[in-house]
Amino acid sequence: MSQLKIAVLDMNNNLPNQGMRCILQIIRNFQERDHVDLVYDVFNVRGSDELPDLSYDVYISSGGPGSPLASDEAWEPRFFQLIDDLFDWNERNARKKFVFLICHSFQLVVRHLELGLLSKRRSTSFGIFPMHKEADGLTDPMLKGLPDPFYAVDSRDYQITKPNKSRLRTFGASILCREKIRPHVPLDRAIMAIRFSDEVMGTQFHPEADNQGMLLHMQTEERRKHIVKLFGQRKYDDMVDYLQDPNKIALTESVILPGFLRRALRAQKVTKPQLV
Ligand SMILES: NC(=O)CC[C@H](N)C(=O)O
Repeated sequence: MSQLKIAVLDMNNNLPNQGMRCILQIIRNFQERDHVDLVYDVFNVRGSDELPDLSYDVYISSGGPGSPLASDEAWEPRFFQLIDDLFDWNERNARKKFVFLICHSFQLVVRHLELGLLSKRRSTSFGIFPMHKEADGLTDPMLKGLPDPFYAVDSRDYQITKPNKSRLRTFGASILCREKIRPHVPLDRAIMAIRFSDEVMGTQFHPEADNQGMLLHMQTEERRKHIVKLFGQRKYDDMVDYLQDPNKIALTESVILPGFLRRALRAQKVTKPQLV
């Protein structure tokens, strides 16, 4: 079995974050626990205009701060070109490339492919929330092993709503889950995960988030005040409790990205070039 090559696209624009530590930890755990021969490289996409070429087997593109709306930054067309090239590669080659898009990256790609409406929310969403599976999400391998609803970390100012059904159909993409049902709020429920193809998927929430990082975040005065103001002290205390519950964030963290990496590895094994 040849080495599995993983590209990690850091979309944090040089700002401090928990996401990169979590993504790299999941990759290292996969390497150690599953005894996988792998290498990974990190690309500082927004901060240094670095992008990987097509020599990797797996691409994980992180979340990040700021606006995902169209910009004139140099990395942006290069990032979309890479995404187009990866889809194109998968159309034409037996050995597929696997792609996972997190939060900011997910928003960018949904905008690029015109699969839904990207807009700014009325207020920031930050906390641990239930994710409700759609029909396609009930059977999808990405969410297999998670209950309905399952819990995940959300941290964003933007959202994807109004799925473009005909584009989704043409593309062969499906919506896997949406944000919580709010019977008294007359707002669209945001799309929280999409399968773009057998190999390409993305989430609006943070599947990499771990209890440690989230606890650090939640305990900053600004975050605590934000959650208490929006949802009340009780909800804040519930969220802190979720961080000690193995069936909430820790479960999501242990199922989605590790499962994605395992499926990517399995696919490479099946299509490995035969030595004669
Ligand atoms: N955590 C993220 O990746 C956030 C994505 C985007 N910057 C937003 O605010 O919606």
